[in-house]
Parts: sequence; C-alpha cells; structure tokens
Amino acid sequence: MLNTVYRLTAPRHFEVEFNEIDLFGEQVVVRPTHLSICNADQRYYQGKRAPEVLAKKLPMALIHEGIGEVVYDPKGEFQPGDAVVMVPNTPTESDDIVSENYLRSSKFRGSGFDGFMQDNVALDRDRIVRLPENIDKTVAAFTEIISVSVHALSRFDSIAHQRRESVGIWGDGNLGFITALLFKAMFPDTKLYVFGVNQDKLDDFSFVDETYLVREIPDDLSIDHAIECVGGDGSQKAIQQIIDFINPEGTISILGVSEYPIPVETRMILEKGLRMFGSSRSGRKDFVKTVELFEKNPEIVDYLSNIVGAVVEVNTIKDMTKAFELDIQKAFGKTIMVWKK
Ligand SMILES: NC(=O)C1=CN([C@@H]2O[C@H](COP(=O)(O)OP(=O)(O)OC[C@H]3O[C@@H](n4cnc5c(N)ncnc54)[C@H](OP(=O)(O)O)[C@@H]3O)[C@@H](O)[C@H]2O)C=CC1
Ligand SMILES: O=C(CO)[C@H](O)[C@H](O)COP(=O)(O)O
Ligand SMILES: [Zn+2]
Repeated sequence: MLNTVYRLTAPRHFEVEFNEIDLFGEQVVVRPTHLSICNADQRYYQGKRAPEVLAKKLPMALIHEGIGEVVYDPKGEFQPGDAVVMVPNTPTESDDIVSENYLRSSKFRGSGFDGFMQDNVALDRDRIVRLPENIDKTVAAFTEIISVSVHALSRFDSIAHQRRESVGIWGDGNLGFITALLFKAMFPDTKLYVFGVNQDKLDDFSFVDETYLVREIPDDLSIDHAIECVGGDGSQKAIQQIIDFINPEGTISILGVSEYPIPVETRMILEKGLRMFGSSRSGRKDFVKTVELFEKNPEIVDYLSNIVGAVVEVNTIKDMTKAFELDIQKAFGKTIMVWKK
C-alpha cells in the first residue's frame, strides 16, 4: 500500500514523500487523528539543533505525540475504527535491567526515524495501546508527554528517600503542569511547590500547595526533593536554584532537555550528598499505566484539558506550517493538529 509521509526536509519546510506499507506483515496500520507538538519537534522545525544533527536526521516526519484509529490489523485483534495511542519508542531488543527507552539500540519516532506526520502509520502491535471510549481526544493526543511524567515519577518513587514533606517542581510550562498534576495524584500527602518565571502561568497551578516566582523565593524555604521541568536556556539557573534550596541528601530529577552542556555546581552536590537522575521518553508500560490513570481518575483528564491550546485542522502542508507557527507564538498549552489527511 502506497503511503504519504510529510517530512521536514529543511527548517520550516515540509515536503510530501511516499513509502510502502506491507499489508502482508504483522504490523497494525493506524490512521492518525490527533497529533500534538512537542518542544523537540520545534527544535527540528526551527532548525535549533546543531547543523550536523539536522544533516543526519532530516528529511524526517516529525511528531511523537499522537493518537489514531486502526485501519487494518492482519490478526484481527483490533477492529477498524478502534481508537489507540501510538508509542513512539521502538525497541529492537529487551533487557532485564535497562528500560526500553534507555536502550541505545531503540529508535524513537520523530527523532531517529519517521514520526506520526503520515497518512497511515504501520506499527508493531505492542506499539499501540487502546484508549478508553469517550476520552477527550485533544487531551489523549498528548498522552506521550503525560507518560513521560508517569515514567519519571515512578523512578522518583524508587530513588528518592522517604522524607517527602515537601517537593519543588521548577518550570511553569506544559511539562511542569502535567508533572505537578500527576505528582499530586501519586503523592497526595506531600506539599508540592511550583517555581516559575510567569505569574500568569503559575496562576493555573491551582491544585498545588504554593507557587513561587523564582526571583521571590523566601530565604528560609527548603524542599526535600526537586524536579526540573525547564530545559533550554533556563536549565542552568533552575538547577542552581534547586541545589541552593534542596535539603541534604535530597534527590533532583532532571527532565528538561538542553541543547548544549550546562555547568552544574558539583561542589554543593557533593557537600549536600545529593542524588541527581535524568529521565527521558517512556515505554509501553508507562503508556499502559497512563491510560489506566485516565480511566481511574477522569478528573485528571479534565484538568489536562486546561492546557489544550490551539486546535488546528490540518488538511494541507500549509495547515501543518500554520500549526507549527502558532505553536511558536503560544504563551502556554499544547498545540493539537486534528489530522484530516
Ligand atoms: N525528558 C523528556 O522525555 C521530555 C523532556 N521535555 C523537555 O522539557 C522541557 C520543558 O518542556 P515544556 O514544559 O513542554 O516546555 P515549556 O516551554 O512549556 O516550559 C518551560 C517553562 O519553564 C519556564 N522557565 C524558564 N526559566 C525558568 C526557571 N529558571 N525556573 C523555572 N521555570 C523557568 C519557561 O518560561 P518562559 O517560557 O517564560 O521562558 C516555561 O514556562 C523542554 O526542554 C522539553 O524539551 C519535554 C517532554 C519530554
Ligand atoms: O520530547 C521528548 C520525549 O517526549 C524528548 O525530549 C525527545 O525525545 C528528545 O529527542 P531529541 O533527541 O530528538 O531531541
Ligand atoms: Zn516529546
């Protein structure tokens, strides 16, 4: 079956290309319905990655956050029209210790190979997870970034010591919002503080115990552990501030992606005996856990609908460009493409 793929061939430039989908294989064919733009997509779209990275990765279809409807399953386990979330991480081996998203051999859609900007996507059957009926699809579209938070918080639970009276999340953007919301659901007895740079964004974190502008943190405040959801140019300041305010032997969970290496005050990491760990991406089990969370706690989906930003119907390449450009201008929220291709 001939399939159309919309690849980024150069910064801000999409082109139509074609590939072949083998209908006689084992893979399930999914037609994307709702796609969501991640900061990682924007770094490719705007040409913010290093030239040698762009030269290696492009042309490539972007987008690793998305849901769709099954078109064809050779085994008949899924029926045409079934709503599913697509898992972008694609392992080629398994390991008893290392999770699928950390195996260096795994490929990731929209980073190592084509993402979901296609008319149809052929996926191994363990790369799709059935969605609950009647779920808000504009929220389900960004299940992937939610599963990243679920994954990081599960790791936090196994790494951070048990004194968890107060935890701080740095970052008042989408990842900060999602992580804060899930943190409150998973650790209801811990006081959660969110630290940001925009009062209007912080006002949306109505479900946390306190919010602070990073330039107005009281000197006597301290936290047992911290989670960094800033990334980019802000990472360095955020990590420094975390090191300043965290209690000895606390754990720092790093989630923000920085394009270039950043200096970190290792002396105080040593003196305070801190643990620092990174989390990136997620695997099938995190998606399954996330979908279970949607089913058991529908109020989480309602809260998440607050961060649905622009919803753009996409019929043409011009519409794709419009969605990415709108996403750049947004103050807050996820940009959703309703994929009519
Ligand atoms: N580890 C993973 O698998 C994943 C990582 N990410 C990464 O996480 C990072 C955040 O993503 P996302 O939330 O979508 O991006 P956003 O841009 O929505 O959020 C970052 C927020 O942090 C704010 N900020 C800037 N400086 C500071 C500071 N010093 N202290 C506190 N807050 C600050 C920004 O404000 P302002 O906009 O005003 O600068 C912005 O609101 C990105 O680097 C992204 O690539 C995302 C998904 C998954
Ligand atoms: O967004 C992410 C996961 O949801 C990761 O940050 C993203 O996968 C990093 O990939 P790349 O190396 O291509 O920037
Ligand atoms: Zn992402």
